[in-house]
Amino acid sequence: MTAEPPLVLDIDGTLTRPEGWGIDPRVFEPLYEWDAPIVIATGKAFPYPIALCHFVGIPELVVAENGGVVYTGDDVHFTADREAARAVVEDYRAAGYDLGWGAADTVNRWRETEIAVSLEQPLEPLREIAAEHGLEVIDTGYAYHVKDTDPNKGEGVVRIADHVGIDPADCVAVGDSINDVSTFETVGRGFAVANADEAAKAAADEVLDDVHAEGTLAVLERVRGTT
Ligand SMILES: O=C(O)COP(=O)(O)O
Ligand SMILES: [Mg+2]
Repeated sequence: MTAEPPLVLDIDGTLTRPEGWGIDPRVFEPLYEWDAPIVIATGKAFPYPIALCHFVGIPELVVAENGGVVYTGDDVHFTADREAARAVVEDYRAAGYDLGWGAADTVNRWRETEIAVSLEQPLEPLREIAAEHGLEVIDTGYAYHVKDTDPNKGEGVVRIADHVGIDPADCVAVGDSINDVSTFETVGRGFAVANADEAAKAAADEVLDDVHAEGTLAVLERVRGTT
């Protein structure tokens, strides 16, 4: 019997420093020592959460690209098709816009099922073009994501939970944005950090007083040893 509940953690806005970017180094030790599975569920491309698990020193259990890529520790599942997102990029570029990440575009370089656009780029034409291709655009506060409407983080969490033998109802999640709503609807207890957007706050069981990783650290303190 574990003394700690499994965790589902978002990255940007949730494990970040109070300034809003960069992983807060204070999360490394408690995550390394956590004695239950930790799922990193993010909108970022697959290599980012894998690298985070690798450098923290925890097993790789990952939902990436807002649910488009799911890694159970044994198998990688792709639950969305990138072709429509690619077509949106082509049309957006043809209309004179840019994704906004520069030529090397390390934000999308390893992305396999969706596309992320910088918040500095115009949203309305992006939404219109996405809709023409049957896709949606979500704003995480860190990027606009052009994605299939079907996959989401919550479904990815269920797939991983099945595989590793945990019950999503036993999981504690922390998140900050609209892409965490499906996670909150899936797990037993969902916490929104104080910097969370309205959608995340409304879907969470509780809104924390602290921002970013300080909120997450407060949750870890609180739920440690409670299972
Ligand atoms: O990729 C983003 O825009 C946000 O990433 P997150 O889901 O880890 O917060
Ligand atoms: Mg986030």
